[in-house]
Amino acid sequence: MGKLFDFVVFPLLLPGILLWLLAARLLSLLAPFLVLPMIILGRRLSWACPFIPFIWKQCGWFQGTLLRIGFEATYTMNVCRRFLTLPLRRRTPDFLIVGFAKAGTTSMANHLHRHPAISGIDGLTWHEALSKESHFFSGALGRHSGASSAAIYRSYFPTVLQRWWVERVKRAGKWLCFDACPVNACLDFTADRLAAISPNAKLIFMMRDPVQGAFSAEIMMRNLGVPLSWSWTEDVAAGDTRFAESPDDVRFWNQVATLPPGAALPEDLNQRLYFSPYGLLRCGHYADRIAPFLRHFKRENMMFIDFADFTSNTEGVVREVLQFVGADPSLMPFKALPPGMQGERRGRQMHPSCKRKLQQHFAEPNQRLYALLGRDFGWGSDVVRSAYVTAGGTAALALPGSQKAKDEAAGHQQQGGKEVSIAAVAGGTRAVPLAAMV
Ligand SMILES: Nc1ncnc2c1ncn2[C@@H]1O[C@H](COP(=O)(O)OS(=O)(=O)O)[C@@H](OP(=O)(O)O)[C@H]1O
Repeated sequence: MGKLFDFVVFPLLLPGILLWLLAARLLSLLAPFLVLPMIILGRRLSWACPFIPFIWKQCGWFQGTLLRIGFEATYTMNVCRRFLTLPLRRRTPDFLIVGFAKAGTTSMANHLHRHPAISGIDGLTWHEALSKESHFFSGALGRHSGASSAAIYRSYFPTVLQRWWVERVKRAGKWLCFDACPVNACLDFTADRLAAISPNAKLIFMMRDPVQGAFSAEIMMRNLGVPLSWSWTEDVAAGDTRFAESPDDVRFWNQVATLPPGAALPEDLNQRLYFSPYGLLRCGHYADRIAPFLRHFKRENMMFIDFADFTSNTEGVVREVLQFVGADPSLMPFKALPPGMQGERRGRQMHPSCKRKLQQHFAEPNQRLYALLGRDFGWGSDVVRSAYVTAGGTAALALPGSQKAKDEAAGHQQQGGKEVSIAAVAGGTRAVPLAAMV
């Protein structure tokens, strides 16, 4: 915007804009009393985030009803106010944290929100997720809502008043807004739709060892009261359906990947995404999930962050992100924050056999990620696919492909050892009891 506009025209328009915003705020307060908007919007939000109804349930009818009314009333007011002021909302996000769930995206968003030039989703905040994640592409405004309309996406972000305030009053540099909805990267059609709306947006991918991510996702669902029919805490059984990829799954997700812009989202999209083990596992195939974005966005507009780097050097990584998105890092004094969305384990642990199976499952997709990004995240480095077991029941493990492994294999074979499928706990050679193997 030109200086003339900002210093002359905008101040002249300011009283009208303030009145408009005030009127919209007051009108939106009435929206929940109309009940119907609340029912329509509440149902749509629960469709996009199908775990929400379980949260009410586990709170009991009284507390659950209050919680539900509070959450849905806040959401309804936000949506109504956004639409009443849509012409004042000119911005789609400058950058997005598009993935991946359970990889520290909430913590990262909380740090970025502290920067004076950066805004998240606009509206009253009942829960931190309301200012972090739009769920626009996953259908929070309905699966027929045309989750590919730039105008509707703009409604989520603050108005021209915020831009003027940040740039001309606070003088905090260029105003930036962002969406941190980490399911976007798991929905392959998002890349195409987002590119049509914001082709120059910067994209941040936070990535965590997918084994840990999968367990964290289960813990979140269970703590929210979702009665999952499977668990990573259970032993691996023969013909284990948790790891099965059915032809129906493949057909469904292929269809999702090629969903034309504007097409309605499949009825069972979010159920499959959040509740099915296959939906979770495929989200952890990071290379495959990143590929559609690489087709639509420039590589230099994409940043990849390892969760381990983020947690061990939070300040450094946040500053790198600020630099990457074009915000001045010196304007944000760093403050340590509690981890966002931390999942209480309550004594639950991944079953060792299941953990090994998950490590094996992700070993190949991880290697493809390393090749794609030219960077070894080291997540599967402790996984070997086979070991030579002595008659005494111990296995000498070595990193696959090493000379040591070859020598040991030859030695064990000579002694009558046999090859078994196994994931080891560490690199190098270590004896592991046979009972601990899969
Ligand atoms: N600073 C720091 N240190 C250690 N761990 C951290 C940190 N920030 C986030 N976390 C962990 O990240 C997990 C939540 O990730 P997300 O915010 O992306 O979750 S969500 O997808 O938005 O639900 C969640 O992991 P689990 O506790 O294993 O479930 C958080 O504890």
